[in-house]
Amino acid sequence: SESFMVNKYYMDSSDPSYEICQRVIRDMTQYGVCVLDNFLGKERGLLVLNEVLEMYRSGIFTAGQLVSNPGSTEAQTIRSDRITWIDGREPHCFYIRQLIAQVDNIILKANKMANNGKLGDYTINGRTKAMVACYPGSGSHYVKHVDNPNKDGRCITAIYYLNLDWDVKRCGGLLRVFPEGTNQVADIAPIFDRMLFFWSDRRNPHEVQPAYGTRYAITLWYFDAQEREEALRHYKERGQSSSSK
Ligand SMILES: Cn1c(O)c(C(=O)NCC(=O)O)c(=O)c2ccccc21
Ligand SMILES: [Mn+2]
Repeated sequence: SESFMVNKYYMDSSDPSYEICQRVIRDMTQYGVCVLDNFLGKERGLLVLNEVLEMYRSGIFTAGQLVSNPGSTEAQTIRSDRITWIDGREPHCFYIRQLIAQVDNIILKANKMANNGKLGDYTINGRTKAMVACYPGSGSHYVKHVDNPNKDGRCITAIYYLNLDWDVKRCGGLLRVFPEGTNQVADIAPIFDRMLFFWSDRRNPHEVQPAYGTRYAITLWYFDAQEREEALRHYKERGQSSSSK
């Protein structure tokens, strides 16, 4: 019956496997980056992809800024990334909500399992909404940057890629990470059903190379309790001082 199926579904996704969490802890501790392939499995991955495609068709994504090629002769302008933020409770987001819950469970369980209950010495107690991003394939890219350069509280970036049959040679769109302290780069193809975690701070500058296919991803940023608390206090003080000006 319907209820049994729903329960089974929840049962699958409620408790992430010990091995997966060990893998996240080991890779994040050793490399600061962790890639998990076949994260949801093809069937559930496609259900998430279809929800994202529906959202995109419905036009709720922001129109990407027009980026004209700086200094180039041709007047070619390319649309950059388009994003929308969701908390997963919106209509037609059931499977995106399940994905978010599964990532939450892994992060929180890994946080508990890590030595003295801290993954990378963080205590993770919350996250941003989910950012759904689409790069229209006209060469749109994202310049090299650090997600959290100034201690805004975000400690882990979690990106789920949705791009079926993505061939980097043909479509580009590589995520290139430049881990601090080495001149080794990590090139990560945004392939379907791939889950990626990396430290959000200056340890992981990264760029999205020009994409020549439509490139979808869902990103969550997880907060460290202490850093977030300090950031909010800091902004509140600044807020008061600036408003009193
Ligand atoms: C669209 N998009 C991004 O794609 C990345 C990013 O680093 N993406 C990495 C990736 O998609 O592989 C971002 O970090 C980002 C930050 C603020 C607003 C939009 C943003
Ligand atoms: Mn980024």
